[in-house]
Amino acid sequence: LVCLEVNYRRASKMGIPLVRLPIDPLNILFQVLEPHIWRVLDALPLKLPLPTSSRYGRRGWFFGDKAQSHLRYGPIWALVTPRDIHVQVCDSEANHEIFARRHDFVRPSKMYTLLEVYGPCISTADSANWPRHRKILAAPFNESVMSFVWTESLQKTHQMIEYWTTSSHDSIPSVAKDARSLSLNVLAATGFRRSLPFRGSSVAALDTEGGLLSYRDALQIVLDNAILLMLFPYWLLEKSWMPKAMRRIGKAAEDFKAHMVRMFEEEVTAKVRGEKGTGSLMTSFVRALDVHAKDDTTATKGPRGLSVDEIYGNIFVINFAGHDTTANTLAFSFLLLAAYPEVQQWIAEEVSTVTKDLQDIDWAYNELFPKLKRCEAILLETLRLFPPIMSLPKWTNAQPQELVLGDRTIVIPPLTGISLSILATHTHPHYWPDPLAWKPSRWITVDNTSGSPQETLVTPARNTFMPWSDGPQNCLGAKFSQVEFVAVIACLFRAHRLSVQQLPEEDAAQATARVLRVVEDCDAQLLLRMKNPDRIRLKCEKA
Ligand code: HEM
Repeated sequence: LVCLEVNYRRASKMGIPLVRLPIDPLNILFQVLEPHIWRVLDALPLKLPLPTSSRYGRRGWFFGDKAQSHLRYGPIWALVTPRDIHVQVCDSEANHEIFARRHDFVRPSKMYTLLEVYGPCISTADSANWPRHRKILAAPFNESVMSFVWTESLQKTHQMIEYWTTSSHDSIPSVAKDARSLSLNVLAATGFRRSLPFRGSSVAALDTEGGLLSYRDALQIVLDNAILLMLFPYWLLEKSWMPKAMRRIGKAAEDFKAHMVRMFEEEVTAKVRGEKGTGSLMTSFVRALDVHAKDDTTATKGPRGLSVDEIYGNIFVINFAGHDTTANTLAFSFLLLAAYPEVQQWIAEEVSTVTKDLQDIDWAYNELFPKLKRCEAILLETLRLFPPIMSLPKWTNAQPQELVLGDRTIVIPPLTGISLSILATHTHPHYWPDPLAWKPSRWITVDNTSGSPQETLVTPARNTFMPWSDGPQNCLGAKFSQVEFVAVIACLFRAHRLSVQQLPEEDAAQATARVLRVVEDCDAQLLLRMKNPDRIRLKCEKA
């Protein structure tokens, strides 16, 4: 209580609305217990008279709250806990300032140390080292890789449709798992330059290669158990006294490392022989290793390039950052589209006009991707309401920082948490009319001046839409996810439609309402996700 009051006094100097919370959301013990505490409290027949501020003690409170707290307290307010002050900001211009001043509002890289499963990486690099990682990681995300992502996504969607329409089930067992499988296939093929056929969620078998799990299966198990692997080193999980399930995860993590080592050695050999290499992420990272090896680390400039451990660390983090973000967005979109068949028809019209009679294997990335605007609108509208990262944490540096909000200048104390409220900004009625409705058409404007109507994508006002973050530390994979998503949606709705399998007792309207309830029932385990997507069974049929 003393700490809480000390922080409250410190926070009062900002002159913004403050809310006391007796436990800090970053308290590790509370993070473990919190879901159980709420489960018990919510199950009580009599509701305890908890203060309204208790809602901020629920993990992922941002989702239920949307812009409500900012509508109540204004564009800036703060949660004060015994440990810290967490300032919440929802204002387009202030958002822009925070993104742009990365040395004043610092990404809390220490909070991400757990991501170092295989070595240091871009997300855990401090301010001085981050530009070095960023420069090297950005290089392979070029147009030639995007073209590969496009082709791979089309191919895998084709195979997924085949699985959905020909398997023995009368409906798709798990759209969410299939979206994960598809996204993992595209990532693994891009990272490893080895394409494996799509495997649906009902197939349990794993592929092996020379005694190791395949790259794809090892990666799948590693990502499915990422939190466990962040808490315990994988060599420990492999010990003979560990339960079998743990040893399986430990082995997958070890096999994934073995694949990375093999890829690395192949690339080094290719380089020594003067060959081109596979063109995978590893090819450009091995070039960076060369710079690192030649580097004189005693020079005042500090290290350049990437060390071997940093290469492994970054390969893991790219897969981690790129997998569930895209997969969850696909899963939300599949269910929403099934609930709104008229939007499926709207996409199909565009796909038919843009691709004419070409078969999807002949779809050229650079020609078609920029024209599929309605398909991209589905992605943007889904990310507006369901951004995988709902609030972006930053921290002020050791100096007090001024932040202008309208006609006021707020001075944020040193070493204070400051969160960019992404979802609140996306759902604030000041920036978005009818903010809670999922309406992809809001992203399209039609220009009729040239005779034939030309559709263009709306560019929202600066920093009112930022699911991929913004500024110098924005998402490296934004274009990757856009290309993959548009390819999947265009390929799927060219000739097929998704519908909801109704329960015996319900009509179409009730089935739609059930889908929307499932879509709105989310939690945040690192990222926003639906709690029970498999409660909805979809059918995929030819249009
Ligand atoms: C819908 C899909 C995606 C969303 C919404 C998304 C969102 C984000 C956000 C909000 C950040 C900033 C995190 C922070 O500052 O703490 C970020 C960073 C990052 N993302 Fe994504 N992401 C997506 C897909 C991808 C994909 C497909 C990849 C890679 C294949 C990727 C790789 C990265 C990397 C490497 C960073 C760190 C960038 C840096 O620190 O400079 N992301 N992403």
